Amino acid sequence: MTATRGLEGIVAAESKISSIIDDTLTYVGYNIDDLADNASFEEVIYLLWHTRLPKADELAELKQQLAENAEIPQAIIDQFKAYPLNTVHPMAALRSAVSLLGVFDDEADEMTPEANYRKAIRLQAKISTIVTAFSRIRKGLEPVAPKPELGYAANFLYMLHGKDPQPIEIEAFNKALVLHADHELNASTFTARVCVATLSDVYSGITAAIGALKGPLHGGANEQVMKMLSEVGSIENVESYVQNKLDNKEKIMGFGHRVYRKGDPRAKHLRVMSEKLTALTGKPELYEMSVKIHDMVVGQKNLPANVDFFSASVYDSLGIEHDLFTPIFAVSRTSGWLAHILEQYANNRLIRPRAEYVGPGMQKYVPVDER
Ligand SMILES: CC(=O)SCCNC(=O)CCNC(=O)[C@H](O)C(C)(C)COP(=O)(O)OP(=O)(O)OC[C@H]1O[C@@H](n2cnc3c(N)ncnc32)[C@H](O)[C@@H]1OP(=O)(O)O
Ligand SMILES: O=C([O-])CC(=O)C(=O)O
Repeated sequence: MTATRGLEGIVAAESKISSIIDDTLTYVGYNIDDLADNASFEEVIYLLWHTRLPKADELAELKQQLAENAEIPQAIIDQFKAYPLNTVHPMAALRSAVSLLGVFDDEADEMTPEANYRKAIRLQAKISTIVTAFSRIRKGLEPVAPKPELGYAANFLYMLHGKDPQPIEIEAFNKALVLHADHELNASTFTARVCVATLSDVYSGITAAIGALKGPLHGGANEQVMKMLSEVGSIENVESYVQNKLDNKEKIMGFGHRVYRKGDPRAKHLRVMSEKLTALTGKPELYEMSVKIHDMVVGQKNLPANVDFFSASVYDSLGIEHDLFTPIFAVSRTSGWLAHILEQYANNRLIRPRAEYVGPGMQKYVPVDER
């Protein structure tokens, strides 16, 4: 038995949800470029959960279900108020809140496909409210109730900022949600599938996935990209900052990918949005710095930008706090996690690989006072 480091190249599941072949990403056979330009996030949710696009009445029904289920238990709001709000990371708050949602769902352990689908709706509806409520509570503001007539992307921005978003903001945020929704067997999705393959419940699966997404090698990279842009500060500093990191063999966040080699097809959409939004908000330098960093990393390391790189300046331009970037990734990826969880339940087998043992050979137990 020989271990494959990081399970690279190991095919660990069959899936009908998304595929990455030759650097092309598709959701159920639809090219991500097509979906990014045309689809609403709600259509993508339906696509991932049903493996087909919804008809108009099905889409209307899903939107209504999401709107009707957006409210969160008061206990979560009370918990947030009791947290050490100056120090707690919103991903930790989100992880705990999703776990708590399970405590308050009397169907949590009901394992029929119908009950699991109802939980998927509830989770997708509530996760947006959780993230926005947390952001407001830590600023000493009351959470804003969602407006049922707004779509998912618009509602998120409305609940976050307490005012109606502009059409360009809705377009950018919807695109970001579409682009982040699913990505085959990435670390957090694999985590969710491993968890529920024990026949544990949906809330446990999503809580586990949030924990995996939080790390800076995965979803946490988008916040780190913004930290880097803030540290760089101006276009003049890019060269020395990046060169220093490259010379010291430090990783540049937002670059590289386990699966893509030539490039991440989602990055170009975020790059276009970043250019548009930074110009509109009067911060074009943020985009220009990003491009300069990009050109240096590609030029010297031949490492293309991943989805996290240009999303940072997009979210910053939407007035979003930097530590909410990864929770927003989770809001979108919840749709993919849920699709994979439902797919796992539908054809389940326990996921249990082996380890190559590299420790000492057989040893004889020695009583503690003789060691
Ligand atoms: C949504 C997502 O999760 S997308 C990924 C988000 N994560 C990041 O942006 C963090 C930065 N990137 C990385 O750490 C990596 O590229 C990962 C984690 C995404 C992929 O990791 P792996 O496939 O395991 O590649 P690994 O880390 O082994 O890197 C291979 C080589 O490229 C280098 N490399 C990879 N990414 C980077 C980077 N961002 N900056 C500098 N060098 C890098 C490594 O140092 C390594 O070099 P070496 O062979 O000389 O030691
Ligand atoms: O697929 C991966 O390894 C990382 C990921 O989630 C993504 O790129 O969206």
